[in-house]
Amino acid sequence: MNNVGKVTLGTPLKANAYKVLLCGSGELGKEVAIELQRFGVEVIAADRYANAPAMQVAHRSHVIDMLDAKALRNIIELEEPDLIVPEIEAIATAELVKLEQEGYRVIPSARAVDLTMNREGIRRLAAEELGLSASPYRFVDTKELFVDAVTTIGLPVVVKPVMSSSGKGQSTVTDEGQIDAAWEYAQTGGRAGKGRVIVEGFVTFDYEITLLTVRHSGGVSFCEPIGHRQEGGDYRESWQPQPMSAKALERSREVALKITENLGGYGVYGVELFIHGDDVYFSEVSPRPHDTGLVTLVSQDLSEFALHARAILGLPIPAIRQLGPSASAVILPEGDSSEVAFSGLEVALSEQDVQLRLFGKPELSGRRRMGVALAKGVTIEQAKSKAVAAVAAINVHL
Ligand SMILES: Nc1ncnc2c1ncn2[C@@H]1O[C@H](COP(=O)(O)OP(=O)(O)OP(=O)(O)O)[C@@H](O)[C@H]1O
Ligand SMILES: NCC(=O)N[C@@H]1O[C@H](COP(=O)([O-])[O-])[C@@H](O)[C@H]1O
Ligand SMILES: [Mg+2]
Repeated sequence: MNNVGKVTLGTPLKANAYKVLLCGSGELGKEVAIELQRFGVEVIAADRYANAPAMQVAHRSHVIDMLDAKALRNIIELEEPDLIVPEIEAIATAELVKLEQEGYRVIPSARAVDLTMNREGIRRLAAEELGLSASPYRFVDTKELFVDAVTTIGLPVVVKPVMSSSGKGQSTVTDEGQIDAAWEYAQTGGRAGKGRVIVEGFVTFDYEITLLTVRHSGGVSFCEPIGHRQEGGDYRESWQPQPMSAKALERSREVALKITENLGGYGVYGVELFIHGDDVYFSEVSPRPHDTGLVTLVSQDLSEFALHARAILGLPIPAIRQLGPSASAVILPEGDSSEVAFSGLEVALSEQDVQLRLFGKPELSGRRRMGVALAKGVTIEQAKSKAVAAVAAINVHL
């Protein structure tokens, strides 16, 4: 046996198991769980509902209200994981800060999770402390202050609950008639109920990117930029590599380095940036794999999920190989069902270099991302049309 490395992984379900607790068990956590399983890590999945995607591949799971600090602490003290890996914003992050002080390891760090899970923490850090360019913004708690903020910033504005993701509770106000509805939606559509709202000035951009930035034991690595198209604050298609000017790419990497260096720890960060000419505007950052990064399941030798697993375990990442023009397109049905079924898969998969992921979410209520199509092509455009065509070929039965 050689003693060169510091990382030792035991056998799952044995006393020496290396245990990871996922806080949040959606589609992104499912892929992280699979990558951890490949290293023989014991995976415990937690979320607000039973049979969440990552629970279906984990060794065991817990259904808890992750915003309930006591419930969160209970399962952490019960499981005593080597690593706590947040997967969604809506977690009692202040409790994670305490748990870290008591000796638990939070990925990438409790401070990073606490700051990013709430738009206020990360926006103030990025714009006020680090001086990164971003849209003008205001945080408000009452309808009166909200109307005042919209007037001060000036239309159009983007309105979002401070704790939300995938566009939940988000709307763009282009004329005064939409102000009331935007407030109402922000109060009811977020992941943590009523409360504080951010009003952002609308940034005009040529395109937007996610710059996956990996902090690992050997330093910092960047993935090729991922371009994406959003509708209602939720991503519809993403692709890699997004063509960029050398200057815009260099500036994007500078911004990503600055913000992730401040947040620290090991793991994948998804740095969201708006690009206008050679100018780069910071939007937000996820301290974990990003939904638009689902494309890396086909576009890289090590997907963002494999990179996250390696990084958090303290394993090396000597290179990340980009495999050529690739794209993803989401399967985003709307309706109500607790027994969703999918057909048309033969047609979707009859095209070469197309893959599918169906997440296995147990319920559909409203609009929900249930799967994703992935494709490679000769060009980005071709990859995108193949992914979009695959989604179009799928029938969702409610
Ligand atoms: N100030 C802005 N100006 C222009 N477009 C914006 C602005 N804020 C958000 N958007 C658009 O809405 C999208 C979603 O916004 P944002 O990333 O803040 O929401 P989110 O709910 O955190 O989404 P996710 O969790 O999926 O990243 C952005 O990717 C962008 O397309
Ligand atoms: N943009 C953030 C994002 O994509 N998060 C992913 O969506 C899941 C929640 O999905 P749900 O709302 O369908 O339960 C989260 O658990 C995570 O995997
Ligand atoms: Mg975003």
